Amino acid sequence: MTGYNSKGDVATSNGNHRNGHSNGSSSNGDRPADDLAQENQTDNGRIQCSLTPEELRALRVLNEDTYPYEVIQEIADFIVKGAGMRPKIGIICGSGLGSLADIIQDAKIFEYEKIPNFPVSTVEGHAGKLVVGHLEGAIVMAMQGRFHFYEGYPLAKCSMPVRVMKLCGVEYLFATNAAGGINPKFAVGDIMLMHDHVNMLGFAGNSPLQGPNDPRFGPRFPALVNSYNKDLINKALEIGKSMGIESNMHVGVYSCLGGPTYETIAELKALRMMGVDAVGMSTVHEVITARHCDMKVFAFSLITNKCSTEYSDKKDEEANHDEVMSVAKNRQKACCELVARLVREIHAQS
Ligand SMILES: O=P(O)(O)O[C@H]1O[C@H](CO)[C@@H](O)[C@H]1O
Ligand SMILES: Nc1nc2[nH]cnc2c(=O)[nH]1
Repeated sequence: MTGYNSKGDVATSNGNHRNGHSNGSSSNGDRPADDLAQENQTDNGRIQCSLTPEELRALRVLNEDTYPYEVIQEIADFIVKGAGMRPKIGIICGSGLGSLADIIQDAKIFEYEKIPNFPVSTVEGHAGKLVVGHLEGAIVMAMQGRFHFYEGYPLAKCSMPVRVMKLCGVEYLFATNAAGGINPKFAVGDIMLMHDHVNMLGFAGNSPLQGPNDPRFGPRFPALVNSYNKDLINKALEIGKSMGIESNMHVGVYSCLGGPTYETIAELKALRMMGVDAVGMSTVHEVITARHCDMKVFAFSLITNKCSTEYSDKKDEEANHDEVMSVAKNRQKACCELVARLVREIHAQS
């Protein structure tokens, strides 16, 4: 296998946020949840809202999409103090890839519910745990469960944990995901190393960096060319070769859509025309946030399903989350080995 160059051809589980608004605004404005709950109880014909005070409170927490530097610092301090160690590499586990965190040794585990000001995971295959410990000699922190836009969280909230990682001391972000393979050369179970992305949510005017910029994190207008670290891509390709999986490894372009629907055939055709190789509903906003605060990024997609651009009546050609999870489970060993060996290389160099 040849090296890679920049031309690269190669709501909550208890149902709290069921009415979540993705843009952080709500018709309820900034009024206290208790007022709203009271109004909820009055039957004056103006508001037909069946949420309990607890649900309303959770809804307000969900909609608080600004995380000031100081709040993120508090979360980071809580983790570093609780773990008794300062991680250098952050890992985000994709759907069904939670086992990437299971290989961490001497692990200190934080449930998201117990981390102050942290969102909660609501998607199957995302356990909702932060794991800090040792991997191949390095101190790492892994998110066993990420946050997606379709869960109702604003993008800034989805990628807030990346800033927590930064303030914990993390220099490298490894973002992993399950994705549909649009490139016809990709097979189910293949791994695509991301060398670029098409930010469809960005095209639609959404960014995790929307709102006032805090220069302590990074600049107002960050550049995104060379977001995906070429040295790490080349190292991963070498590791893939030594694992004997080079024919199942590709380098390509990922696109994040808002979800939670999978794509129509027309959308897939459009994405293919745009040069997209794999499609999912995550990762891009995390990468943007990581690059904004100058982290080195490595990201890969596990291809869990093929996205055919031909119309067909066959049910088994439709994407579904059970299949995504089951393919991820079958390929977890290879994904864990790739991650562990890349961590070892980074650690050996430092
Ligand atoms: O991107 P991750 O979190 O791996 O999950 C992918 O799999 C889910 C759909 O099956 C979506 O959440 C999509 O983004
Ligand atoms: N958007 C999208 N996300 C996925 N995650 C896993 N497979 C897919 C897919 O086909 N489309």
